[in-house]
Amino acid sequence: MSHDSDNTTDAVRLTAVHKVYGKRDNQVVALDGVTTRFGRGTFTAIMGPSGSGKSTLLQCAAGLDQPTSGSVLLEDHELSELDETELTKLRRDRIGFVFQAFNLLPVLTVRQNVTLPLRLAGRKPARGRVTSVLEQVGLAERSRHRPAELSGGQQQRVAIARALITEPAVIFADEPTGALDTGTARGVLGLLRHSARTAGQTIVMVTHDPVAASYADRVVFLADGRLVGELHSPTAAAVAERMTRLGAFADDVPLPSSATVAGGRR
Ligand SMILES: Nc1ncnc2c1ncn2[C@@H]1O[C@H](COP(=O)(O)OP(=O)(O)OP(=O)(O)O)[C@@H](O)[C@H]1O
Repeated sequence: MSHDSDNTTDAVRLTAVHKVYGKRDNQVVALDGVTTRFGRGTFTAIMGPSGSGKSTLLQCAAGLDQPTSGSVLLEDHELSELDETELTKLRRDRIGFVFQAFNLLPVLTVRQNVTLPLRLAGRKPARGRVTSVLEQVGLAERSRHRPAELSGGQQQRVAIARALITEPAVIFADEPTGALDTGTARGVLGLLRHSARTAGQTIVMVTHDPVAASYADRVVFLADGRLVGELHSPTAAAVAERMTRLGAFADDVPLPSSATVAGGRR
């Protein structure tokens, strides 16, 4: 692995990323030239109206989907240059995922679900480490339970523990609190912020919720596949105001005139 000196503060860097879905007469431009970076140990929220390309951005940054053009650098690895085996290894070793659907295996206990990524990588889970991660997410008492015996918030915390166990450099989260009540959501967001602050992990989170976004160090706003602004040390009110201006919260607010309609749903 090469370490260019000017890359060392970036965990992920996207340059001119385009993503076009579909064929000729049925094309949807989901990402229209996105350039941004996610610094190591930072917590970034990605926001924008429905269909603006948030999930596509996350999928491309995480190497789960391939941009049509442009570059994604994850810890100095140019993702387009990796073959499927190398990409799988990078995702397994360096990336954690937290999605709204928790994707827990119902037949496994909490502890077994959490240690699964390690076992898939052929690594032996250190006993103390598993317990400490379960304690961190407040589920040490539930380690022998199965997912069906837990609440939605507890299941999401298992999914976060599973993402943390491999100590990934970057955690990508898509609406991680979408299914949770306010109090549980706060716990989950606090946990994500804590892992950025203390473990130096880089968190990139898609959300619709200005309060969730206010836990991040930075919010980047997308509209029609383009970055249209960002806020640092955001407050929920400032985020909500920006989202309203982007037309995300009201159908009668027009899109900014600079935004091109990328086609597809709206
Ligand atoms: N597999 C696909 N095939 C065709 N078009 C797609 C595909 N995935 C996404 N799109 C389109 O790309 C655009 C961006 O979608 P994306 O899911 O990234 O938006 P989003 O901002 O995450 O939306 P939401 O907030 O509604 O989840 C949309 O117009 C969507 O319809």
